[in-house]
Amino acid sequence: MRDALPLIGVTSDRSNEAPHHLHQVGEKYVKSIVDGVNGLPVIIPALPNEIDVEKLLDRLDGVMITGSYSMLEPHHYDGPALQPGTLIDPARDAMSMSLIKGAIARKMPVLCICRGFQELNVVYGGTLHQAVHNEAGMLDHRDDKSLTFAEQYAPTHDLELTEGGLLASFGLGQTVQVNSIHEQGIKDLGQGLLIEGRAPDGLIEAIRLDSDDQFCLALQFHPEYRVKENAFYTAIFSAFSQAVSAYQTSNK
Ligand SMILES: N[C@@H](CCC(=O)NCCCC(=O)O)C(=O)O
Repeated sequence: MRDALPLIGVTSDRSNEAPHHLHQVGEKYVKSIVDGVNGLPVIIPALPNEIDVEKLLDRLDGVMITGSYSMLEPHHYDGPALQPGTLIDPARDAMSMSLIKGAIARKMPVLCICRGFQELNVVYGGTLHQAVHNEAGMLDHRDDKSLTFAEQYAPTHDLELTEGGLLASFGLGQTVQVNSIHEQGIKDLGQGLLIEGRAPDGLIEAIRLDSDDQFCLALQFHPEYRVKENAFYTAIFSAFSQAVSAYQTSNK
């Protein structure tokens, strides 16, 4: 049906609330699909061994790879062991990276946010700093848990956009302001990825796949937060929405 709303897969995390395992995603992600894409969000359980990703992608028009407080396991990028007790989510790791590979292979639009940004980089052979704030000359990009939710997700630092890039093409200036809720960050950029923006300390915070016919944009910050109240975030989701509509039309 050509006028059907697009179905957008949204990743979830597998958490242990003994004796249960829950598959959950933050409301702002699924709400941003409604508000920013005019689509229908479909929450994807982190069941990499049970779900046939290809059969799932056959039913979708786009994918959002969400953020999460858990850390990508370092064996995916030959990184050093994490601090004992660090929150990990192996099922989420496997599901996200499988979705990214599968979606890209069929040129399905992909929007990656925060942890999803880091996962995309690792899928393309990149590596991560595990604690950016411990690196010489780098800012502390973590959120201040003593602040309110709104304060934590308010814009906190500049993002210098790459001249001639997709984000710069939105016409909102060469420098915009974004929020920051992350401990890890890109160390080495993956192959075939282009830099779309950097934080004031030079940390890469926006990337996209170097392709003329594949929308794959990844952001270390959180444009899904109150997407309609921030012109830059709105423009990001509008670009995603346009790509999803084009994909939906060409695949029906
Ligand atoms: N755990 C990684 C990724 C950070 C991240 O995704 N933060 C957002 C968590 C809460 C939310 O979904 O808004 C890191 O710390 O770098």
